[in-house]
Amino acid sequence: MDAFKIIGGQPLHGEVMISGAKNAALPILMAALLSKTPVTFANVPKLNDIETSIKLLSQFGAKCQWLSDDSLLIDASNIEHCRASYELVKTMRASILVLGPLLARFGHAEVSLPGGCAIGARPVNLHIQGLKLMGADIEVENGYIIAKNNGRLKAANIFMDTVSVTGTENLMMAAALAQGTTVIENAAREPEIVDLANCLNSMGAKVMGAGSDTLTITGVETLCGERYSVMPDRIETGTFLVAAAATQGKIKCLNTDPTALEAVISKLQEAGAIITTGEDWIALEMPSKPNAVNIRTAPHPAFPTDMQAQFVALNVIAQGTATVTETIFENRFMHVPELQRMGANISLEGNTAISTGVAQLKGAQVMATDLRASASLVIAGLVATTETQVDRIYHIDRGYQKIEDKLQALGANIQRISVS
Ligand SMILES: CC(=O)N[C@H]1[C@@H](OP(=O)(O)OP(=O)(O)OC[C@H]2O[C@@H](n3ccc(=O)[nH]c3=O)[C@H](O)[C@@H]2O)O[C@H](CO)[C@@H](O)[C@@H]1O
Ligand SMILES: C=C(OP(=O)(O)O)C(=O)O
Repeated sequence: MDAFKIIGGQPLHGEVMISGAKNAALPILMAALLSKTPVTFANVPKLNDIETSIKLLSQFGAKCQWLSDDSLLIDASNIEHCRASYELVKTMRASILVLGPLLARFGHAEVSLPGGCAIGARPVNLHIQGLKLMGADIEVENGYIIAKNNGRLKAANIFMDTVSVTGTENLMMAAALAQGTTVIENAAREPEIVDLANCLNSMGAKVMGAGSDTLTITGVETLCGERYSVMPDRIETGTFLVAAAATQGKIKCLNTDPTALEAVISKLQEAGAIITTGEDWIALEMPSKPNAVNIRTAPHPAFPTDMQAQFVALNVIAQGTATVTETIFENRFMHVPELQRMGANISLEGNTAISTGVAQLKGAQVMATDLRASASLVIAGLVATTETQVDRIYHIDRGYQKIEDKLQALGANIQRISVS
């Protein structure tokens, strides 16, 4: 198993190229299942979750081929099976995103229930309810969602009780091929939703309202794709910005989109960072020790839960006391006990972490428990003056492309090591 060995204390300096967004690429690759013609996707990040998606699509009979480092061709013109097995779904919850496209195009899908994960129970009831409203017959048998439909799905008016990102995406993809006009209310407004809608529209879909809480989707009979470029990863960008702020460095993130990071940029400015932006770049300089900032996660455009752990790492070395409240997932503070092991003064009260910054973190052997918790431990390791070992970094490999190479290029002392 791989681990990171980090010797902190070096301010990050330089430029870093941001990869395509994991959370946009995953639904977009699954959208290839809706297309009768091959589609080429550009700016696809090289991540374990993308490799899992390729395995999943290949199991169905789709042909997937890397054309260059970041461009991937998917030909789903001939699909032989519509079953997403537990073996793959258990390694990547976003596998649930094949449900809508398979059902809409082939009238049949069998997808393993993803089950809970480290950060919460994460049910998929809204995905299932929405598809049922579109006329699908859905049962859960032996841990699998078995969905069937005779002919095309039918348009429906769907109100989502809870704002769900992949729920909205699944229903949007299903509605793209349904008969009539579907309206999804209380839809997620994340930039990745807008990216998926743009991708679907480039394939001939009629999706309106993406980025607002009401989506109007007029179904078409067929979709045919050509080429689509995935948006930059706002969470990877935010992670590098926080790492630079925590180490009091100066970096410039290239190939990114500042408009997708407004809540994060605003909190970094509150922490004392000097931030400048251009059309596709964000530069950050942290001239002095950061100030601790209060955070409350909520659906976009509010502060993203996927940046919560990184800001907790920033707060534990910042000046002052602050609270971080997690409102999306019920168990997303697994980094807290690990940060305590590094000397952080932090405690948990329900869904709020309260910290008072310490002068210095001490390196320790810590365990990554989920993707963003891993990122927060790496940030803590970059600040600690003695050696930190972050174990179980397979979590970070799901969502960050070559993070150690990018950090090394910014001057960090971080090595991937193999541990038994
Ligand atoms: C691949 C991907 O894009 N993952 C992102 C996506 O996850 P994901 O789409 O799984 O998260 P959701 O937006 O669905 O979850 C939001 C909340 O809704 C609840 N819920 C969701 C669906 C449902 O059917 N029933 C239900 O109760 C969840 O348990 C959670 O409490 O959005 C999350 C919230 O921004 C991010 O942290 C993840 O990085
Ligand atoms: C929680 C995340 O991803 P996933 O939904 O794929 O688990 C994440 O990207 O932080």
